[in-house]
Amino acid sequence: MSSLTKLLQEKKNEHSSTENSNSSLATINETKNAHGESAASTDSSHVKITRNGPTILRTTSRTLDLGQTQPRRTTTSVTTVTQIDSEDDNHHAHNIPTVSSSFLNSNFAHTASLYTSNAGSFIDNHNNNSYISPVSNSSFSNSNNVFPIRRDSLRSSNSISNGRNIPSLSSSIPYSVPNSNKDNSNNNHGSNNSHGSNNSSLTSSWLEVYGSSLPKNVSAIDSNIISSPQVDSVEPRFMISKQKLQSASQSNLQQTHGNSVSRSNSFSSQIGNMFFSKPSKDKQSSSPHHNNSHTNSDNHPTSPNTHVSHNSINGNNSTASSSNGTAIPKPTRARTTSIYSSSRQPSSSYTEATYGSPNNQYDNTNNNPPSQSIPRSHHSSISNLRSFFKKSSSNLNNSNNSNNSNVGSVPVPSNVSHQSSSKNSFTPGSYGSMNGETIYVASNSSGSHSSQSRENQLPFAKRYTRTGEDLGAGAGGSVKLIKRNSDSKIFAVKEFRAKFENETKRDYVKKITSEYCIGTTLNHPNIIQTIEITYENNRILQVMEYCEYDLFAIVMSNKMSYEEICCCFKQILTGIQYLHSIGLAHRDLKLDNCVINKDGIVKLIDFGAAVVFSYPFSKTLVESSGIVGSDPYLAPEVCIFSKYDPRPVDIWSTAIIFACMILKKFPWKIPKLRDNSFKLFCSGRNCDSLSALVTRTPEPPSYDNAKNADTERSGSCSNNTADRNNLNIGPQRLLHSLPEESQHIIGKMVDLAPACRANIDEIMEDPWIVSIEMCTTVDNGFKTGVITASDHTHTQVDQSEAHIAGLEKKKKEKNAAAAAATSSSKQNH
Ligand SMILES: Nc1ncnc2c1ncn2[C@@H]1O[C@H](COP(=O)(O)OP(=O)(O)OP(=O)(O)O)[C@@H](O)[C@H]1O
Repeated sequence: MSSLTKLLQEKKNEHSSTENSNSSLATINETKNAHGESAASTDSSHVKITRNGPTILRTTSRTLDLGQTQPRRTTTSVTTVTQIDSEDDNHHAHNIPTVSSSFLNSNFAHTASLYTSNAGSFIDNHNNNSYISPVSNSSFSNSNNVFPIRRDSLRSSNSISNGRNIPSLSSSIPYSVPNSNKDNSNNNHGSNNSHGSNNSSLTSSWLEVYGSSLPKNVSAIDSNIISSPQVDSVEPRFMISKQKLQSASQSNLQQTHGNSVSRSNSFSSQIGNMFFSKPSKDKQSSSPHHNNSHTNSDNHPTSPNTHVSHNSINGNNSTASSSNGTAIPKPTRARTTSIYSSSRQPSSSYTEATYGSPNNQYDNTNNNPPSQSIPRSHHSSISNLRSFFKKSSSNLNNSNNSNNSNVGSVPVPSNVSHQSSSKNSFTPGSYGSMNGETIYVASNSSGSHSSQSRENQLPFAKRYTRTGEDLGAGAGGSVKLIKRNSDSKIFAVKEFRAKFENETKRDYVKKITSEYCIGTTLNHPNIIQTIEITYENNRILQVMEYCEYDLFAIVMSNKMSYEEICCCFKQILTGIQYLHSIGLAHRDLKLDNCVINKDGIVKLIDFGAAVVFSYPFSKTLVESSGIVGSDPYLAPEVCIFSKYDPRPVDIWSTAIIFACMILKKFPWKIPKLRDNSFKLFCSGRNCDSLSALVTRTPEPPSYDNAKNADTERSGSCSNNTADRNNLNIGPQRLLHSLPEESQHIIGKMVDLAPACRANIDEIMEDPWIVSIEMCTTVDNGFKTGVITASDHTHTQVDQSEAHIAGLEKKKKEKNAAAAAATSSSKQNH
């Protein structure tokens, strides 16, 4: 054994001794024959694909019965795993109501059911001892009960909720994750920086409840954590001094003629401005400089309302136009308005900023150089954003190359404007330089540059016409179709929901800003392109490129060929590869959040839950917090740990998307042991604790042990050691119903342990993934065209059923017709 292997082995032994002790402490639930049979017999008798609407802490499902699975019987002795649930979960489980799915559906306005579900079965972790509680005619979750939102948790620091301090995943397993693109968490098991560090964080209340039965590195599942990522302290390197930031801005501004620098400034400030108005103070301190800081002119595209023109698919040049709509209310401060900074707010570093009057703020005629839009604070959101953009820029080329897209395209946020002006050498259709990188300035399809800028000065309502068609709605708002008057091009516009009464402005702005920031930063064929954002009549409107179909609707049509499914899957992976390469994780990947255009190009939408997990030049993983996402797609660690690496979470969700596309059903409704399907999936792995399974680390490579090497080759990870012949328990339970060639990598994507889960680069190198023919776009710098795969065409469904809203409307009509028929038959009687 080499010394390295020895070291790793020692580390592993050290860890496994911890695990063993944990296991002995954990509640063990061995379910033998009869019990296993019982469990299996109630399991998955209701296979449905559930459209989960809004994202954060929402469990209500839109239920779509697309398939049926026969109840399976487990005849062998199985070892099931136990999960220590939170009080709320237990409470919920004890009180599982026999609710009809219509009840569930009606409990969430934006998650209306498309099809009703039938029975469900539940595992109730009563006193941590699982038992089967079959509930007929009930759907799984009650949105009102399962994840009640605890506002107090929002304010709790470091995810201390209900007196319990729930550790981060990385502190519970011996790995820390550097942020390099090539970093594979599988390789990080040797690093044990924080192993066991959480032990002391367990609060007495938790210990009182569970006493000595609590494993050292296992914490309660608290379904209610919805706090934004927060950290106790901010590392000094994240605090950028005002002077540094200022000089960096100025030098950037000199380089870029103001194209990029104030942008990061502007969107955090601008959106924050919408809400954090302090008129009197602002008026007092307004200055010409400040007044101009958000000047939206051709010369100084400093506001987020100025955008670069991008070539659209199929060679149609779409021009992202600049919009001023209505003047955004005067800014006061944009503190913590960005998700980029939500976890690292040095409170002392915030400098109260003031801006000019609303009248001047978006003065289109003012040509003062944007250098005067001096960052108004050394607020870390700005510095983080700046860092993020740098990283984005440096990675974009890579990403584009690897994805064979956007050749020569703009390595800057997608809608940063590079409009020609006396001070700006960029002209449409030409190459320029920005931050030392070559950029292509797309030509303007909507006419001459001056006519575009003239149009940009028009209010939103004059530039666009609503067609009235609803595309969908969710927790974040509703999405509608609009037509751009200048060229009759169709776009989707998301009207962000209004602030909830019990929501703080800060939280509200943070949510909106995150979506906008990310939307405007990303530039990839498999990511939706944000054209502009505007504020009009107290509404925030985000204009996006329009995609003709929801992937959900296409899957629902049941018409997809296998090759088409694989193509969509690979496109989603390609989008994720791009996101992860620039330090972003989506965190709410699901069928509903993939749209597809008529050319078969899949685009990820809805970045309301996205997070930054790494910053440039930092090897530190910024863990995410909270149960964010949609139940069936949630990775198990999200339900167990308060903090986790969001990348493996995306990977898990994508595997579930694939399974849904193939099976037309969810493998389980939630990755908790009270879901019998999930419980069986976790079972049979020589381990009786879900937390132990989730905190497993990869086996170190062993050159003396041929068996291990074989196992590795066959794709089995430490968590997948279940009896391969038993198709009812363990990973095989899911994998055996998937195409054989996909089983290896999907198995690695649904590894219960995030440390063992395949990362995106590994997935993209998988022979099966490599072999998939994928439709993609190619950009020659002037036009973007589509390269279609030869082995499939993409399903196109009737527009009335192409979007979630259409499906829901149809469902309602169907229900109404059924109700009318019932009432008329009653009358006849
Ligand atoms: N660019 C687009 N083109 C076509 N349809 C879209 C587009 N963007 C959104 N939609 C439709 O609108 C729906 C809602 O959009 P989105 O997911 O952004 O809203 P949300 O309120 O954030 O939803 P969620 O509840 O999932 O968080 C999508 O499921 C999709 O059907």
